[in-house]
Amino acid sequence: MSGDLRIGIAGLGTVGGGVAKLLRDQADLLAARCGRTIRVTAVAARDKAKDRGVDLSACRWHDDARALAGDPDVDVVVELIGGSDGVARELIEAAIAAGKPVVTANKALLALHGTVLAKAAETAGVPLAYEAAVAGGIPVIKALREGLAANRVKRVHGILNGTCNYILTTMRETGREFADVLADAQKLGYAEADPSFDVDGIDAAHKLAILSSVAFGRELDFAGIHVEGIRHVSALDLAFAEQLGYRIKLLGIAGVTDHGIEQRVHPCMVPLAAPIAHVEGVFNAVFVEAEPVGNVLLTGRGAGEGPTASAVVADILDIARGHHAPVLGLPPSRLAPGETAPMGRHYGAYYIRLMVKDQPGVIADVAAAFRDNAVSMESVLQQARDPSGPVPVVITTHETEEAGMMRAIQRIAALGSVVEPPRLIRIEAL
Ligand SMILES: NC(=O)C1=CN([C@@H]2O[C@H](COP(=O)(O)OP(=O)(O)OC[C@H]3O[C@@H](n4cnc5c(N)ncnc54)[C@H](O)[C@@H]3O)[C@@H](O)[C@H]2O)C=CC1
Ligand SMILES: N[C@@H](CC=O)C(=O)O
Ligand code: NA
Repeated sequence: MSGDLRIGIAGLGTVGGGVAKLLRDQADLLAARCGRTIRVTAVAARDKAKDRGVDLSACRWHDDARALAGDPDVDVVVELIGGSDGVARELIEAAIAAGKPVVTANKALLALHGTVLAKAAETAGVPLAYEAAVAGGIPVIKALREGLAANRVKRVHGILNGTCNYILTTMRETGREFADVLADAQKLGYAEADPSFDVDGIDAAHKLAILSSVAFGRELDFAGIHVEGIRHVSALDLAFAEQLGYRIKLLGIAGVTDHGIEQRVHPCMVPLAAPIAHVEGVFNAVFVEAEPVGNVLLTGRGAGEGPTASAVVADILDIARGHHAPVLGLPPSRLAPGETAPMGRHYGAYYIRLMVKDQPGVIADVAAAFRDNAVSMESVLQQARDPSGPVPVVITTHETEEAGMMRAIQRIAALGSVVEPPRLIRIEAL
């Protein structure tokens, strides 16, 4: 490809509008960096009249986004509608079939259909770029696929959802309520169209599925990921975490274990001494442990208009330069099957908070449940907060197998003296 690079953008929301503005604002810089002019020639969006802070009146307007694939004035299709099926998927498939490079930020679509789409793109010899889909503005796909290409990855973990990290940080710092802080994250353009994807851990799992595929050279296995969100993390747990020397973070973790590759997303107690404990607000972080490089930590803004547009435009620039790496880091025929180790075999330490009636024998019953399931307690903390009501009891354990821990928790939950479902948060050594 030479001459001007003509861009068609589908979806002009937070990210699409940001991309159009960034291509306008950095036009000279981008042209200098790739030796070509990059122009938006066509768009598809729902509301023609909406002011997006960028003049798109010279662009061809498509009411049906799928028409961008067949538009003769579009060289590259940029999909920023979202959703794991429907128009976004059909547009990408049509663009690949038409031999047009695709740039997308759509992690939901890639997590569910990434292997099939990567195969279609490779067969057609068409770039399918998705840097914005994982950790927003952090160039983590480029780092893993290119900068760290000579390494064998052992483990990758990180803060992969800006909305959750913003909520956990703000709740801890201000004592504000969950729903109130989530509304802020939505106003700031961080949250997904359906914010339950954020707070229930699904968005982080989408990103982990992609990250883990690129890191370990495997087909994607979103369905195999153990996923928990942050709805049950309370102000009480945030305060106990600090008291015990931890901070609570929603992490995505994928790593090599004796039972295969484990993939999990859940709130974690992270030691205050770990750098990731201090990655706050909308910032994301990705920590890669690999041989021979050792440890690599990447951090930056994981959501919002500017950071996400930065990643989308970097992908466009790669296409303008003719730079093209295998979609998932390996030719699709070389990818290993995407199988995930069972969560029951996870081995780690735990924080458990119980709300109990303050009466004799409670701790003995709880200790018996742990003992009978080979779980060794590390510490027990009981503080009466309200003499008239139930009191919190916090237990931390030594490392143990998840299956035994779950059996113990089930037995503890059934005790008459335990008045709420036990809250369990895994402790990560990091
Ligand atoms: N907001 C963020 O910080 C980030 C978002 N992403 C991803 O980027 C994509 C876009 O996200 P946002 O811009 O935040 O969402 P958004 O909801 O602000 O924008 C999506 C836009 O697509 C439009 N749209 C919906 N159906 C359409 C159709 N059939 N044809 C044309 N336009 C249609 C909507 O009207 C809306 O304006 C999603 O896949 C999201 O997961 C990725 C990284 C960060
Ligand atoms: N909703 C996502 C947006 C970026 O991927 C997040 O909060 O991280
Ligand atoms: Na990224």
